[in-house]
Amino acid sequence: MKNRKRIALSSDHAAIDLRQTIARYLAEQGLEVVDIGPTTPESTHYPKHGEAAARLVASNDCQLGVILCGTGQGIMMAAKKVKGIRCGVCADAFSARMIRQHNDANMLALGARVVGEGLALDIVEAFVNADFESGRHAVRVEMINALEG
Ligand SMILES: O=C(CO)[C@H](O)[C@H](O)COP(=O)(O)O
Repeated sequence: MKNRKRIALSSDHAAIDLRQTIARYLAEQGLEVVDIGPTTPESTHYPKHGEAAARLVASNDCQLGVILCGTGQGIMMAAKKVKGIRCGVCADAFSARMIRQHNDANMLALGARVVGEGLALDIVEAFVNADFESGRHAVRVEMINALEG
């Protein structure tokens, strides 16, 4: 695993265990992890956790982010409201690699009620190890960015 990225992590209550497993896994790979919680199991609201991680990525304090909720969908929707965030929900490693290589995604969303631990770690590994290919994809990503106004 390439060791040059700082990774922001957050979740809601539905994904605390999986998020902590991912945090340990990334740290074991030598990556710097900024895990902003939550750490307690009380019911909470995924938009604020998605936004908090997205702000770390948008400010380049972290280069990538991994965010989780029950499905990954709600926290992804919240994160994408932050300018500069390109985030996809993935339930397979191929898509996770491609959103880096073709879409220059800077955040990955996972559903803890959708994927098991082994698959989730495969997805995260694919995401953090892939790089944007630029070339023909760069103009398309610029078109996405231009939609932000
Ligand atoms: O997946 C999610 C958002 O997309 C949330 O994790 C889910 O809606 C939380 O549900 P509950 O409050 O019933 O635990």
